[in-house]
Amino acid sequence: MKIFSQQQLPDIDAATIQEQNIKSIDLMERAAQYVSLYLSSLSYSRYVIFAGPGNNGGDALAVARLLAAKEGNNITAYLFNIGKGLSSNCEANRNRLAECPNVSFTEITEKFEPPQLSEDAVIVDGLFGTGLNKPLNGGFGALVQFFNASPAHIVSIDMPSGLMCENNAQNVRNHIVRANTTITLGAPKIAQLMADNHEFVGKLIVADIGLSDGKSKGLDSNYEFTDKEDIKNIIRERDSFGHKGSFGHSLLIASTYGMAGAAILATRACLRSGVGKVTVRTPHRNNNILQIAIPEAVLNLDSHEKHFSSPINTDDYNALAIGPGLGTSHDTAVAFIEQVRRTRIPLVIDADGLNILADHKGWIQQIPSDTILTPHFREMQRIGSHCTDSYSALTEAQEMAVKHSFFIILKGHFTAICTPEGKTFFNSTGNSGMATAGSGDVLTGIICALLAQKYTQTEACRLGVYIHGLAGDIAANKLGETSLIASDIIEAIPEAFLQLSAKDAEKAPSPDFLILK
Ligand SMILES: NC(=O)C1=CN([C@@H]2O[C@H](COP(=O)(O)OP(=O)(O)OC[C@H]3O[C@@H](n4cnc5c(N)ncnc54)[C@H](OP(=O)(O)O)[C@@H]3O)[C@@H](O)[C@H]2O)[C@@H](O)CC1
Ligand SMILES: Nc1ncnc2c1ncn2[C@@H]1O[C@H](COP(=O)(O)OP(=O)(O)O)[C@@H](O)[C@H]1O
Ligand SMILES: [K+]
Repeated sequence: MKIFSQQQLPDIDAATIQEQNIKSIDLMERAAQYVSLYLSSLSYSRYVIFAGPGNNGGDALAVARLLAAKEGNNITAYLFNIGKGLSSNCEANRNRLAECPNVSFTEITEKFEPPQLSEDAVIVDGLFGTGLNKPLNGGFGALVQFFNASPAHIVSIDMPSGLMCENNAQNVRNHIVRANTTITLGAPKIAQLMADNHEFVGKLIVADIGLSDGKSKGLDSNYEFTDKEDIKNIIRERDSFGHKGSFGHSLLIASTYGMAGAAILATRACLRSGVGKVTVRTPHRNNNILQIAIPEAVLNLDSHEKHFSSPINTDDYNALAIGPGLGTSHDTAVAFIEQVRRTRIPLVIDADGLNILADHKGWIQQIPSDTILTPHFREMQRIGSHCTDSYSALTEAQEMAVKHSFFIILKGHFTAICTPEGKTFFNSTGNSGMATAGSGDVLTGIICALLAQKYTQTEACRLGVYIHGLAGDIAANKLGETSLIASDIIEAIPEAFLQLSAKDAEKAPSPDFLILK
């Protein structure tokens, strides 16, 4: 699913209207139908609707009318018409609502007497949506504070009012609605996917209101939201005549002595992700624990007892992942950069590999192009130079990916994959149970396995991140998020692959045919 920028949204609106030969108010009605359907499914009967002067307000007034048509609903609606007037569709919906007998409707042109809001009410926030052009202040700022202080349940239409679609660094956080749920229209907006806006967005629901994909107007976007269909198009069937050589050989360089778990988790995840063979280079003293823990892995022991100290030739391997539990000692850092500099196979750098780069920022120039880096927010702050919030971390990751030709996987709730071409793919799977030690090592192992099977970097990142999150979701469904540990994600990888590659078994057309296998 493509995600369009704030500037592009009116064009998508226009394309939809043209392609489907409808009026813009019909599209508004469609949006309102989805929102009212959702609201009716909640166990509340009192709805207090707040409409602004633009089309977000128009949506809200249409929602008020649709809710009022259902028996037993107690509807109060306020329209704030205190500035330069209403948008034409907002005005049309005001007129339609004014004819509705069972709604208590007030148009505010000057003074507003706030109603009593108790916890049995739903505030429907239709003040501002994607047309917000500066932070809220004055009366609207105060109104938002009134919402946020009330015990009522808040549902925002399209955007929590006050939140800008993309960059909120200069916003006034006290003047942004803190919704319990946001029903966004068509596709998510970038700001809704940023961790530090979760407190405003609440639960995010996307209503598919049948918007155009922009093709007819030649509109393209650098942002995409990866869903199951995209992944099904990436995932390949296994060659039934394949042998372990044809499924690739992954090399993992991981773990100091005392951090063997990182290597174990990454290796197990790698083995569960379809690769033919995995070799782990690790310090001598990790020998016994790794041999016992993962009999399927081949070990390549570093001569140093306790840490990675010397690089190896990678000619016999198809992909390398380096960094989990690696340590950052001087000796290891020197071996790391030598290893990375001489590597010509697809490469993933994670965890302490990123910390080494943070300690030696000049080395970033020496990383081969097409390398995959997997920082979480803090690691991005360390390897970057100016990120202070989620959005600036995203833009810095995007700039770095383009400048150095890297693939940067910025990990989080909606993990973002930034490519050298300037594209960003947001992931749609995963849960907070995955915020547990070792979960990142699992992701690294999965991606290394996919690269060794000759998935391109873009495919390996998208598929790997999706499978990792899906495995986390499957594990959380069985065990709950609270108790989830990284090993549970690995246990669920097979089920994740099964769900994605499940094809209808081919049926013989008649008993005269025998399908061998
Ligand atoms: N995309 C779609 O497909 C569909 C979109 N739809 C809906 O349309 C919504 C977008 O509508 P929109 O463009 O009319 O903008 P909206 O958010 O109502 O605000 C504009 C008004 O706010 C004002 N204003 C702005 N900032 C302000 C501030 N800081 N403080 C005070 N005022 C401020 C601004 O005034 P101005 O600054 O321009 O004078 C103008 O009056 C979208 O979110 C969705 O709900 C659906 O109906 C159908 C499908
Ligand atoms: N709240 C969350 N929702 C979805 N995914 C999450 C959440 N928290 C963490 N994850 C995922 O779990 C992984 C954690 O990786 P990382 O922070 O590197 O862990 P570690 O260093 O402990 O191995 C990332 O892939 C991240 O996207
Ligand atoms: K809103």
